[in-house]
Amino acid sequence: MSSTTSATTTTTRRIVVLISGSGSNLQALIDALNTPALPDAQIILVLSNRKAAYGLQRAAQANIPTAYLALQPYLKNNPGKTREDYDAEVAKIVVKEKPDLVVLAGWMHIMSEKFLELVDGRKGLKGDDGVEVTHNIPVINLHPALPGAFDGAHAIERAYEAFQKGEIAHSGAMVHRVVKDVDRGEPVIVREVPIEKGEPIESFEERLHKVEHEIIVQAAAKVLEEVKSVQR
Ligand SMILES: Nc1nc2c(c(=O)[nH]1)N[C@@H](CN(C=O)c1ccc(C(=O)N[C@@H](CCC(=O)O)C(=O)O)cc1)CN2
Ligand SMILES: NCC(=O)N[C@@H]1O[C@H](COP(=O)([O-])[O-])[C@@H](O)[C@H]1O
Repeated sequence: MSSTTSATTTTTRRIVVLISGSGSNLQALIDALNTPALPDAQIILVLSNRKAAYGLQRAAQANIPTAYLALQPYLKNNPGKTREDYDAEVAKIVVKEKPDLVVLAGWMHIMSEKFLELVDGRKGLKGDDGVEVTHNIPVINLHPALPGAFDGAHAIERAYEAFQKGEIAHSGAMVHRVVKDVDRGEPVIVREVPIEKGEPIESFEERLHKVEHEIIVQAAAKVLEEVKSVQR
């Protein structure tokens, strides 16, 4: 009786994570790798724009390659270069890893159109061999507020202050696709987070970060699944 074996091959998805700080959301991704929450995935590079970012230590402890490139040292070391050139350099570092997904996990640098063009396929990027290649890599960002509520930096503090003034009843967190306009990209995952009357900001922030650690994994898995289905 003939028997056939179906050879099932799973492609390990490659994730690049950009950070600037503690890296607790990076840690959530690391902890979820190859669990049912985030199957068949590996983080192939963690890039920080801050040398002292503890997230770099978290990556090293997980044997994940790291890189550091900050704007001001780049401009100082490359007279005449611009912020856009820096963003293009970041894009070059990222696409060299051939990721399936780029996650901004507390990356505190507003990316110019240049970065997005080079990473999401609107413009080609010349490799070391001089050959121009276009990439179509999704970029997602974790933001500690609801869509359109508190775009930009210091969102947690601004939301807490707005609650204190009676302007909002709750806040939240989201992961969204990255577009030029900061925090205006299509939401991937959105979760409301209540603020309790009289509670200190620290307890609201703790509750919010717990939600972030969940949605960043959910969003990465969701977008990677979309990548898989497109490639089928
Ligand atoms: N083009 C985009 N770039 C980035 C986005 C985005 O949606 N589109 N998201 C941000 C993350 N972010 C909020 O989620 C954010 C990060 C940083 C800033 C900001 O004001 N940065 C200043 C420097 C601040 C500092 O160094 O402390 C700056 O870049 O000049 C606003 C929002 C990531 N990038
Ligand atoms: N606007 C971007 C922004 O405010 N991002 C925020 O930076 C923190 C990073 O924490 P982590 O370094 O512990 O992952 C997170 O709270 C994330 O939402």
